[in-house]
Amino acid sequence: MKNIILIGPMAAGKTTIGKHLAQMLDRPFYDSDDEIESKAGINISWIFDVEGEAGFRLREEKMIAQLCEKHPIILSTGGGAIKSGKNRLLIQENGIVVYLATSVEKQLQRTKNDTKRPLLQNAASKKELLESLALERNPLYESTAHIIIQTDNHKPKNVALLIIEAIEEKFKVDPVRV
Ligand SMILES: Nc1ncnc2c1ncn2[C@@H]1O[C@H](COP(=O)(O)OP(=O)(O)O)[C@@H](O)[C@H]1O
Ligand SMILES: O=C(O)C1=C[C@@H](OP(=O)(O)O)[C@@H](O)[C@H](O)C1
Ligand SMILES: [Mg+2]
Repeated sequence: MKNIILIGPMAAGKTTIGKHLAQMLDRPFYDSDDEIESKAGINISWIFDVEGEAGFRLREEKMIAQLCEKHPIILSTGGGAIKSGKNRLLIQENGIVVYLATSVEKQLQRTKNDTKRPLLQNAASKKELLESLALERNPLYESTAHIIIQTDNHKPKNVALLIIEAIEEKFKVDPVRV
């Protein structure tokens, strides 16, 4: 059985929607950021502070490779996971990749009180940072994904249902069995 792997920018809802999806499909849920933190015993902000983004990306590559060995799971990745060509290939080979798309406006709303995303915390302008990440990364999300879901006008549970419907439609199979 195939994994379902969620990609997309910060605050697209990957972590939240992945949990709903796992519950609906009765599968184990993993979030690569949470797994990195529990394995390291330290949080992502600390990793960025001490090891820089490069150190975090190395840990992320290793964790995604480990998680891709598990089947069948729901895997939520971090927004920058698709920067790595190795990650892109691995997730495409090991699951149905779903891109949760959102707008910078929604990202700003949803991260207004956030303290856990170092890229945002360190930005002089959150809006400019998110816009430049979107320019750089949206083409990668698009080319990596098997399915793209626009999340902006839907509640998280509804997005999970849309994912199930899209899998049924595209693969002509019940997602419980896909
Ligand atoms: N479709 C949505 N509608 C409203 N709020 C959402 C939606 N998706 C996510 N959120 C909220 O946005 C915040 C970030 O969501 P999260 O799941 O952590 O995103 P990601 O893992 O993609 O960074 C959370 O507070 C979450 O409840
Ligand atoms: O976009 C990024 O580069 C990042 C996104 C975060 O995950 P979410 O997308 O779940 O916020 C987390 O992996 C880290 O802060 C870096
Ligand atoms: Mg997340």
